[in-house]
Amino acid sequence: MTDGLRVRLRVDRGAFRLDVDLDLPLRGISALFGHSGSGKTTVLRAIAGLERASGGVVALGDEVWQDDARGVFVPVHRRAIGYVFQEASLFPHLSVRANLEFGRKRVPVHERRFALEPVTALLGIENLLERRPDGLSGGERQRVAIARALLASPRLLLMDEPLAALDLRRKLEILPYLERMHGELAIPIVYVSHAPDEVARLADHLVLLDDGKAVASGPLSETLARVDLPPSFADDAGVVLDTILAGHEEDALSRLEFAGGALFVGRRREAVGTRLRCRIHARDVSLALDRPQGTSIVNRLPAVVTAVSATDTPGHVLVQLRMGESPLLARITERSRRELGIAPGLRLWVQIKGVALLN
Ligand SMILES: Nc1ncnc2c1ncn2[C@@H]1O[C@H](COP(=O)(O)OP(=O)(O)OP(=O)(O)O)[C@@H](O)[C@H]1O
Repeated sequence: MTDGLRVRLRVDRGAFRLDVDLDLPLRGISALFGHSGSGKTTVLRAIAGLERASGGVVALGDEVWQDDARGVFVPVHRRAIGYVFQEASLFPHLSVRANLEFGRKRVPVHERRFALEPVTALLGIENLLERRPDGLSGGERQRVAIARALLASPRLLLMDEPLAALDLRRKLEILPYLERMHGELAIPIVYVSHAPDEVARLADHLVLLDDGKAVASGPLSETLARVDLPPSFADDAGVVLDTILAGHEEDALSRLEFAGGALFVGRRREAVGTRLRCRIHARDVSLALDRPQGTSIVNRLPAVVTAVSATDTPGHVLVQLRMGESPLLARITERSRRELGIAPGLRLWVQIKGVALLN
């Protein structure tokens, strides 16, 4: 067995075949990312037991929900799962409080994992309890739906594009609550999305699905830094770095430290010590053999080349590097690669033109 969430599934729908074998961590958010029709929802539904895969295995640690070789299939209502869909499906005739109590009351008292007050505080819905769902905004409704799923005391939370039906403003409003859940709840979350920014911001573990196959599965930062992914994933290549806000400089810059160096960004409002996640696009990284002098680019760091691969764009290559323990990708021309003699093992300097803060 496994210490994680084991998901071995085969679904054959004629034109579409899903065949995945995943071992996901029991902590944090695992994102299933892929294009429309790649099979994300099918995986989620099979984990929940809503879809019957053949020869399947679904186990959360030592709790086995499906093992076809042993004739085990636990029905959906017996799996301790919370499911959040794109559209919140709340009971319109009940108040928010009654909607929340509905799921909670069905769980025996000794099996309840969360109490009403901390969950409503976590999702910022304390003031909505007496309201009816039809009077709420889309973002508020979705926060209530997440709270309701949590109050049913799941051991696993499945979220299928929970932000996809919201406009950008509502999305930005709800993301901090998802981040808080991630920080404060000891419950694994499998999160389906086809929005790269959402994944970069929230995920700890990333599964890339392509036409029913998992083409990559691993820690977010390592997986994004791979140079052997299908071209459709390499278009917008870039890495995510977890940093700590280490200080504010006199010239309106803030210093972010990460495992491998420090970066400077425009002054941040957060307190020193805050964790900030940032994304660095491969197209924003250039390479130099010597320490760059006479350049306006502030972020210059030493790095070592670990791999080079072709991209879908003729004349361009993707260079994988390491700055200390942290990975980085650079997209450069084949001509520059040749002129600079860039190959695995070469020590050089990177110049980072743009750092996008995700918080
Ligand atoms: N009930 C069904 N019967 C037959 N085919 C289905 C059924 N549900 C989904 N499919 C097909 O299975 C494939 C995978 O669908 P799935 O919904 O899992 O993809 P997805 O990655 O979640 O896509 P999206 O991002 O558009 O929701 C698609 O080709 C879809 O048309």
